[in-house]
Amino acid sequence: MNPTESPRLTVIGTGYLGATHAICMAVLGFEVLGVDVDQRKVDRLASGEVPFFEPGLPELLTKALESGRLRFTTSFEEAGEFGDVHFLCVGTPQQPGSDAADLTYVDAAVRALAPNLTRRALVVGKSTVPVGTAQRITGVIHDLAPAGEEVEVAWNPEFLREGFAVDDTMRPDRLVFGVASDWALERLEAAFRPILDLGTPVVRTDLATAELVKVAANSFLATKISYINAMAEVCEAVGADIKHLADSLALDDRIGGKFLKPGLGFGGGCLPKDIRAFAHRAEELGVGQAVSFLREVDDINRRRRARTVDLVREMLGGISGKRIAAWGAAFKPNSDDIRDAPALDVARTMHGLGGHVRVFDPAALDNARRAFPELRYGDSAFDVARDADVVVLLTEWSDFKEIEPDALAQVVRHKRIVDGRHALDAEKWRSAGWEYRALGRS
Ligand SMILES: NC(=O)C1=CN([C@@H]2O[C@H](COP(=O)(O)OP(=O)(O)OC[C@H]3O[C@@H](n4cnc5c(N)ncnc54)[C@H](O)[C@@H]3O)[C@@H](O)[C@H]2O)C=CC1
Ligand SMILES: O=C(O)[C@H]1O[C@H](OP(=O)(O)OP(=O)(O)OC[C@H]2O[C@@H](n3ccc(=O)[nH]c3=O)[C@H](O)[C@@H]2O)[C@H](O)[C@@H](O)[C@@H]1O
Repeated sequence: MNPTESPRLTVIGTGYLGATHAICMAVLGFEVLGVDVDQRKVDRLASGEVPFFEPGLPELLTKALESGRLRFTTSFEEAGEFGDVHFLCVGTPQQPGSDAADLTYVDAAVRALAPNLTRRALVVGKSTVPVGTAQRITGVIHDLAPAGEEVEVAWNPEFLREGFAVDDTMRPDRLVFGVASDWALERLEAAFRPILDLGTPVVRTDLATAELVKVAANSFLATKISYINAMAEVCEAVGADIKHLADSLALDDRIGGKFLKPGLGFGGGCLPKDIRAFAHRAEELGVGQAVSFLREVDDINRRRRARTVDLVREMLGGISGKRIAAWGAAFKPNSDDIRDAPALDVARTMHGLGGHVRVFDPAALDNARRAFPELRYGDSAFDVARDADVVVLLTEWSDFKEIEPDALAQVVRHKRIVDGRHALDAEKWRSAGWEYRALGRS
């Protein structure tokens, strides 16, 4: 096949990243086969159901299935037969009891795919992995694939954000192509042609740099968040105002306001595990000191959760026996993802301290109920706030931000609110007679 011809794509692992990638690529005109070991997930996707909350994605799945260009399977034999370019999108979670990335799923996917690669093909890693993984799996593929060294490996790290996954996939800020040959670059360019045609900037680099770009980007974002939260700790000590401080920094173009929002800190399936895995990998490589600040970034972030519980305790004079409305469960708004969610961490700690905690989230309630059946849940923001001694905003959904203080005052026992995300207008709540508290604001 001519390397510039439009390739047939497989997407191995159809979770948040893989399902989004497969659906968007089919909408952009490619023939795509999604592959997963989870038969239930494959069946749901094939029947037109996106198994997670992502704005805009269900409509695109319908469109892609109707076009006939998107199918799903659990068969690696079919994947090897079908694909010219195979995208690896399986999970790389934190290993239990260690900071290292768990590469079990990457290795299993590679070992299942490779024996079915009987002709020239490109395997493209998109999962976030420790640097050196691409080189290692190249060796495994060359050993196991009938086509041997005709199969090449490339790395194309993914930067999409949950909640904006469609837009980030269709119109990314940049594409990073880690390749070992011109042929691999041409294949990748053919696989991203419609996105490249938008004028999207591309960085061509080697495999190791491409792997590193991803963890470097997430580390930078995490550092920015912990930086502003460290400033919040200092503000708390002197009665200064973190909101005014952050707004002032943001007005400097060199600093910028993005990822400078103080509050409860970062969570999710990526930033926390990625900075830990990066620190761990750097230590293995003998350059742990270079990124030892990431341990501090992690510690600052964890302290935010404890400090939020302290603020509720201070406000109520103790948590045991108090009725607490917890607004939010997802790790951020516009997502139903509860992986390492700061909101649920805080809710569970307050529950453990004897608080009568009731949780509501517009999208993540089912996931939260399944993961933490010991917590109590309600049907709406007002429902959980009924007779509450305090309302604690933990995830800044716009549904919560739009609530009027006077309306909420009708249902609570005491007009106290903790704004864990600096999402509310403090003046408005205070002038409506509420005791409003937020970390880093006097
Ligand atoms: N979720 C996100 O927003 C982003 C995730 N990433 C990275 O992408 C990777 C995937 O993350 P998510 O999609 O969030 O994970 P996920 O857990 O939602 O999805 C992983 C999928 O892989 C499947 N899988 C596991 N073993 C398999 C195998 N041997 N063969 C085929 N499929 C297999 C699972 O059944 C699951 O559907 C991770 O490395 C993550 O760090 C990167 C950028 C954005
Ligand atoms: O590797 C990944 O999976 C992805 O991780 C993050 O995306 P995501 O986890 O979807 O969410 P973000 O919008 O980055 O938010 C992460 C966390 O930081 C928190 N945050 C974000 C910004 C901010 O200013 N303050 C803050 O506390 C959010 O509440 C959330 O808990 C990155 O932004 C993506 O570029 C990357 O692809």
